[in-house]
Amino acid sequence: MSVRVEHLVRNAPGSARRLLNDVSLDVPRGAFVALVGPSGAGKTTLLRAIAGLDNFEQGALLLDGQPMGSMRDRARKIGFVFQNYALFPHMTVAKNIAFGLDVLPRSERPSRSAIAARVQELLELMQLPDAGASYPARLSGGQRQRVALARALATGPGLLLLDEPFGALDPIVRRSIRSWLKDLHERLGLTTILVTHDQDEAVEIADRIVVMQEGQIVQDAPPEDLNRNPQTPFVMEFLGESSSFSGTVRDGLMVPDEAGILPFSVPDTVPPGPITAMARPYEIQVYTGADLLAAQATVSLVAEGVRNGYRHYRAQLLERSIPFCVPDYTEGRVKYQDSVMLNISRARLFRDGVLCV
Ligand SMILES: Nc1ncnc2c1ncn2[C@@H]1O[C@H](COP(=O)(O)OP(=O)(O)OP(=O)(O)O)[C@@H](O)[C@H]1O
Repeated sequence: MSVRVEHLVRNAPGSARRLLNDVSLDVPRGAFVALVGPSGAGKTTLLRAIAGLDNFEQGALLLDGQPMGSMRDRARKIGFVFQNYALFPHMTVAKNIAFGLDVLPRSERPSRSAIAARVQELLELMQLPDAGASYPARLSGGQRQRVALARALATGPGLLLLDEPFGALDPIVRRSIRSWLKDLHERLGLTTILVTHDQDEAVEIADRIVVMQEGQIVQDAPPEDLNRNPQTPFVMEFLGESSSFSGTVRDGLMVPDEAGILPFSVPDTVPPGPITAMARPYEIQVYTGADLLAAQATVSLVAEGVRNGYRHYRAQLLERSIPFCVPDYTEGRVKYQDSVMLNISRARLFRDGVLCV
């Protein structure tokens, strides 16, 4: 099922405060989109609007090119899973999964044997083939979320809306459920929209990441584009640790304001003038060349240990410390010493808050 959101505006009930402010989003059939953004950005509000759970003041919402039908129609076509999705504790896993089918009007309800077969099919798909007779209390958190997913999929929806479904799970279970979900999405030909706070999860699982801030979409792009070309400093910061350096572009060089950082060349297309450069820790190195006699600042290094194959450090400048890292396999460690300079090997350049190259 495709989803098209056009200029959606939703105000907080009884007030003029905009929870969604002119949001447009196009999700083609079969896409896997992650909605990310800080707390309060409007992710859940957007997901609920797409599910038809809340009204909106302006704009349009089209599913498969059509305005939304009745609530009952939507309930069958859209599967929704929330964080800590409460399964019915007094019902077996099988009954929980069958719920959406059991409550259909008699004329639409499949036969008992067809429902049982569907439940078993979903249990197999969730890799829980023998869990049907168990009660939810007997399952682990990861298993419960898979049952919640099976319940959402029982009526064969074309659209799956997931609001932090793995938020409460431990990181190892979370990682394994992630690849399994991606596989499920592909096998069932679903269109999936996932709200997550976990940037790594979004990058790994989604083919598009939509970044929200204050009720608006600030960028909508494939993960690799987002990292390469974040449209604003906010997106750059939101996607991971970064440092920001103010300076001036002149004669094809970015000359940082701060002592202790080497000037670096910028593309010809960047006009001279004030600029902000942002770089990730792995894009910053220390420079200890012999020509450093002229170094205006001393930089002392504070090692921070190894994470994800990188050895992490902080370099102390005059007024702040800058995180940087080097691959753990590099020969020789960065030495603790004064009189080094920071070398920025790659940076995104922003002028007036917007990416300029
Ligand atoms: N029914 C409501 N009445 C008033 N304000 C609301 C209502 N629902 C949501 N809000 C406000 O709308 C804003 C967006 O909330 P929303 O839950 O969509 O954010 P979110 O991006 O999903 O955040 P989180 O990541 O914390 O879940 C918040 O400031 C929230 O307080």
